[in-house]
Parts: sequence; structure tokens; C-alpha cells
Amino acid sequence: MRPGLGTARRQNGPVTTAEPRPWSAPPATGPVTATVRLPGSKSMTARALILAALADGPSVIEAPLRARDTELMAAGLRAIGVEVDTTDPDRWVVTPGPFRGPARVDVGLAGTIMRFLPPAAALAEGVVEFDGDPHARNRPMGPIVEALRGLGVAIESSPTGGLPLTVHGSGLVEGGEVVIDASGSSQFVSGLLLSAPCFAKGLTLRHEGPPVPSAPHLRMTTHMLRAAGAVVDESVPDVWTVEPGTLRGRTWTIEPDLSGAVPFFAAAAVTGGTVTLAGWPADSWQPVGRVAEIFTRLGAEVTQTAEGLTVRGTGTLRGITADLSEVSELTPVLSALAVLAEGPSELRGVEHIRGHETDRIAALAAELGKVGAGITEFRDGLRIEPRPLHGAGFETYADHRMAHAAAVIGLSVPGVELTDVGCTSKTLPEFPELWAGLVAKG
Ligand SMILES: O=C(O)C1=C[C@@H](OP(=O)(O)O)[C@@H](O)[C@H](O)C1
Ligand SMILES: C=C(OP(=O)(O)O)C(=O)O
Repeated sequence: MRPGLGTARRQNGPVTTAEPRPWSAPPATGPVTATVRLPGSKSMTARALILAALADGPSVIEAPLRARDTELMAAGLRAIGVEVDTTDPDRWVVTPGPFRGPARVDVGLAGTIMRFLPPAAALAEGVVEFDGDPHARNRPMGPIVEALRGLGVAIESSPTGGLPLTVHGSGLVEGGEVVIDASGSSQFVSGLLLSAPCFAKGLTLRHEGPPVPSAPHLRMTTHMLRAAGAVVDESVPDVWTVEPGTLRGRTWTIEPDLSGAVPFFAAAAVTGGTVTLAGWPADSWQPVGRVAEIFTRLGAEVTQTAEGLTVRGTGTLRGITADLSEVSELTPVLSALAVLAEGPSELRGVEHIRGHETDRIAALAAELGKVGAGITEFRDGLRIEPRPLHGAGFETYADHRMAHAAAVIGLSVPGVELTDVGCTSKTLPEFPELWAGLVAKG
């Protein structure tokens, strides 16, 4: 078993994270300068796995992410009858088979699994049960459960509308029209759209409510659906129509994970170093423009060359005011940068991240406060005022991106002691070793 993945274990049912792995964030002794090679995007790997499982023939997933979220997704698909061969870490082969229950799926703490797999499992013949880590049961699921019911699927959820879930598949989903409030997560929309070509009548999905966050992830969903042969119309705001049709098996080449790269870019910005993400494609389905804009506003320089995507710290780290709703998963690391910046920041528009791996707004308010930052907590974000900082114990709440945030602060603040770094296995099991190696080069 690879390092990090050993942190998942089964305790009376769902996989939970095992013994905490305390970790001292290494302080930088100079500018961090490195070229990093990172595994594939979690979001693209998850979508490729679902689309491959629903396709008319085998698919190959090149350069997938191998981490807890994607390995549990592969295991979930296997449980319902799909062959997912992960023997070659750089080339996964997915051979679809008829979906069938009975099956039990462990979603871990992955939003992508708990929102993407139930609509696919509804196409199975038989019963498919879903559960996950303790906190997974707190993550919102109501809109997707209600939508599936509206589309003719028999599904039981907990009294609060979330996990554990039981999908009673009949081998067919009627599909048709459904209205949801997807302001709590773009994954409600993505999850329904990904399986929609296989619904008898396809799907017309309308969102009604406050804005749907994470627009770039919705675009990734529709791009990948079209790349697999689906007919998708998104010309009307907040309405998506997917025609019933055949998804084609194909080769997916997964881009390096941009969200996973952000802490490494942050290391360059904080230390006045230079970090290049190797293998970055000329055209990306991830929100690289938005990330470049944010780093530029922080004071760094961002360039894209044949070598990859590069962030260079200039010695200036400015506070920023930003609506992060499009890139909300970056809030923890951007908050860490705000703590180290020269002036105050306001990071808003991310109320829904209270339903992420943990309530990230509350968690950041508590932990950034512990290292000395001045924090005002809003319903939808944080105001962060830089103040003299000091080392402290930093709780990570089983949240990989809280660990990344702590690591970034630890570059400048000696004595940042993470309660657990094992949680980084969710998306990058190699994080502690990669980070330590990078910082040692500084
Ligand atoms: O579809 C996806 O792959 C994701 C969508 C976003 O979810 P939310 O819209 O719930 O923020 C993002 O934060 C998450 O990390 C990955
Ligand atoms: C929100 C995140 O994950 P998930 O896919 O579990 O929602 C994240 O990775 O920051």
C-alpha cells in the first residue's frame, strides 16, 4: 500500500481516517524554487471514471489521480459491475458491464463520489447502498436525492436527506424534467448530468435559487460529456438539457490537478521563489485564468510556457478582496496567503464551503486565529487582517485543504504543528513528502 492510503481503514462499516499523523510544517529557509510534477485532476479523473463506466465500450484513463477519492470511486464502480483495472498507475482501463446490485459503496469524504455515483447506480438492477466517513453524513445531498426521486428513482436517505443512502435500481431511469436548488454545490448538477445520456428521456435540469457555485466545474462536466458523444444544451442560464444517447468509450488524458498545485504556487509567492507545474496543457478544462488572475493580484507573476505553468514570487504579497465562488475549493490556501500578506483581505462568496470536507469558514476562522491572524467571520467568507504570527497546534478537521493551508503558513511561521497530515491522502497522498522535499530545496 502506498504511503498515505494506509490512513483509510474500516471501522464497523464506513471507511474512516485512521490514526492521526501529526506533522510539523517545515519552515522555508530561502526562496522555494522547483519544477513539480503532480498527478491528474481529481475532478477530471472522477468524471472520466463515470463516463467510462457508462460508455458503449472500454476506455483508457491516462495520467489519472491515484488518491483516496479516485480509488474509492473506482472501487464503487467495481462494486456495481464495472471492471476498473488500475494495475498500471499511469493508465487505468475501464471496461463497462451491466450495472447491478446488491452493492455497498464507501464514498469516504468525497463529494464527487456521493454526488456522481448515485445517479449512475440508479441505472443498476438491484440495491446499492452508500455511506462514508462520519463527516460525509453532514454533507448536503438533499437536492440530488429529491431530483432522483423526481426522475422516478426509488431512493432512501437519512432523515436529514443525506448519507446513508439506498438506491433501489430497476435497471432503468425514466428521466425527464426536474428542478433543483444547486446553490449548495455544483456537484448536484454535475452528478445528474453525467448519467443523463443513459436516462430513457434524457434530462432537462433547471436550477432555481441563489447562484450555483463553481461554474468552471460545470463547464468541465459539459465539455467532458460532449467529448464522450453526449448532446448537451446549456444555452439558457441555469438550465441544462442532455439528450438520451450513447456515450462512447475513449482515451481520456487527465491534466495535472490545478487545485492541488495551488499550495505549491503559494510556496513560490510566499518565499519569493519560482514554482513550475510541469506538463500543463496549452488548453485546459480547469480554471487556470482565474487562478492566474488571483496570483497576479496577490503580487506574483504567472506565465505559461512549454515548460509548464509557472508562478514567481516577487517579494510582494498583497491582501486581496475577492469573490471566490468560482474557485471555492481554493479558499483555505488563499486564506493562508492572506494571513501572510502585507494588508487585509476579504474572501467572500463561498457560503457553500460550510458544506465541504468540514465547515471550512468556521475551521479557518478558528485555526488562523490560533496562529495570531485577525479574523472576522461572515456567513459567506472571511476578513483576514495580518498581525504578528506565532506557531500553534493547527487542527486539520480531516480536510486535505486545511492541511495545505497550514503548510503554507508554516513556511513563514515556525512551530505550526498539524494535528493530522494523513488527510491529504484524499487528493494527494504524496503531499507531506513532496512538500518537505520542495521546502528543503529552498
Ligand atoms: O465537480 C467537482 O469536481 C468539484 C466541484 C466543486 O464542488 P462545489 O461546487 O461543491 O464547491 C469543488 O469545490 C470540488 O472540489 C470539486
Ligand atoms: C470540496 C472538495 O472536495 P469534494 O470533491 O469532496 O467536494 C475539495 O477537494 O476541496
